[in-house]
Amino acid sequence: MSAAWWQWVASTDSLTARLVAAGGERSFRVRLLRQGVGLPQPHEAQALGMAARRYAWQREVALCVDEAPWVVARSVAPLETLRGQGLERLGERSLGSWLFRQPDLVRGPLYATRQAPEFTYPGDEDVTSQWGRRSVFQHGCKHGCKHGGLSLLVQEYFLSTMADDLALPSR
Ligand SMILES: C=C(O[C@@H]1C=C(C(=O)O)C=C[C@H]1O)C(=O)O
Repeated sequence: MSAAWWQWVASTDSLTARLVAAGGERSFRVRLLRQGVGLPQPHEAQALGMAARRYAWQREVALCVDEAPWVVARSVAPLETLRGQGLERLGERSLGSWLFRQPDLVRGPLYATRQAPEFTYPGDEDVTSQWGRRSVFQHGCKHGCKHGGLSLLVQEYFLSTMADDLALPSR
């Protein structure tokens, strides 16, 4: 991975905040693509340590700068860890800005991938993913997570639009 991409892919603070900063004067917005309850992919259930065929809350968004998707993201959380968080009412507010306000937030290791997202997004015939990454966030784990606490798998894909607009190398 080039040093320029490493700055993005290996960052552990809020990606939303980084995109807002990188966009400068340009407008930033979260575009909600899909949100609801369903069965996670097997690799997602495994990353979350969920039993097979348990339902999860799923959310797919495009993080847009001047309306162009720069990053697309899919987040998955086991339904039983969501109680009372109100995440389903986030709408087009960034999940990241909520998440990084949680005082006891723990972020698991980041895994990078060259695989493309498995979900559709606006412009996906022309716009490709340069790098993807995933990590699991946890919060509210005061008792070693035995008594609930949120687990959230966040998968983010950095698109060629972002590479073009920021003059980043292809990989
Ligand atoms: C995890 C973050 O939140 C971002 C916002 C998301 C959303 O609103 O659904 C999803 C993934 C992230 O790209 C972040 O800002 O780092």
